[in-house]
Amino acid sequence: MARQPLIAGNWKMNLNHLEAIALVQKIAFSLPEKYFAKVEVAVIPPFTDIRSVQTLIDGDKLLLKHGAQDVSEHESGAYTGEVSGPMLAKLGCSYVVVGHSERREHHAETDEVVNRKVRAVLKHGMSPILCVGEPLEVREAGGHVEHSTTQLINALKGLKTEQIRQVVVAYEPVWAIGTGKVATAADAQEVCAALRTALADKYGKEIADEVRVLYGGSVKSSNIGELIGQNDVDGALVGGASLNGDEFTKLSAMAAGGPLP
Ligand SMILES: O=C[C@H](O)COP(=O)(O)O
Repeated sequence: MARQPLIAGNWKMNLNHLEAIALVQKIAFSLPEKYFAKVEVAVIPPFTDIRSVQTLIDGDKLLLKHGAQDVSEHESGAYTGEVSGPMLAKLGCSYVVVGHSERREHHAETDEVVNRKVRAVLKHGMSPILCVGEPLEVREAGGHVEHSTTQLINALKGLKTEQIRQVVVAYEPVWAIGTGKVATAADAQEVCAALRTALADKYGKEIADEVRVLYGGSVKSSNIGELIGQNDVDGALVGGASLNGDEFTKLSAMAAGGPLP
């Protein structure tokens, strides 16, 4: 079965709810509906924007999907500041980013925490966008494939084979995030293919062939074409370029095979 490309815009800690509405309107206005048959496009705003984005998408029956940038590993209770899986599911989230390198770095998230968050997302019928990827020193030492596949397998521990189908994997080399240093298409393909092979070894080829593997790290309209042209790259997790409506629209259209709107 052909995998539908996914372009997910991770806004990180940018845009208040009014700015979020303006950006979603801009994307919806600029990207003709026919593109959505070829590419799935999702916005991943901060928690405070999700209700506004959901209302707009549902109210105007937009074909855009939306998601969240993180989730608590807990269901409810005395966890000040946390947001749970049931809360995100109630807000119509399709996707939840889990294990982003910024959370691993600034919030000390281990593979074990990431694993519990992946389970929390799946339990409530959403898809995790599970981020893996190596820092610069690991890449320079040639350990990037092993590092990324180990993070992947650790994060999926204990899941049922059927649940793996719902997972989206994002390969994000840390050295390429927000730096303008995009991995070459061949670099991205090498690791994305290795991640798929690791899934096939553990869960079988049929499952591995269904799982979408994205690339993330300085993706723009100028490089998405080459990246998505790789056999095992099924889309992108886009940071900075997702904050610009024109650029994100262009990038999404290119992932759909164009022509540009
Ligand atoms: O989640 C998105 C990634 O961290 C990539 O961010 P970037 O496109 O700004 O490099």
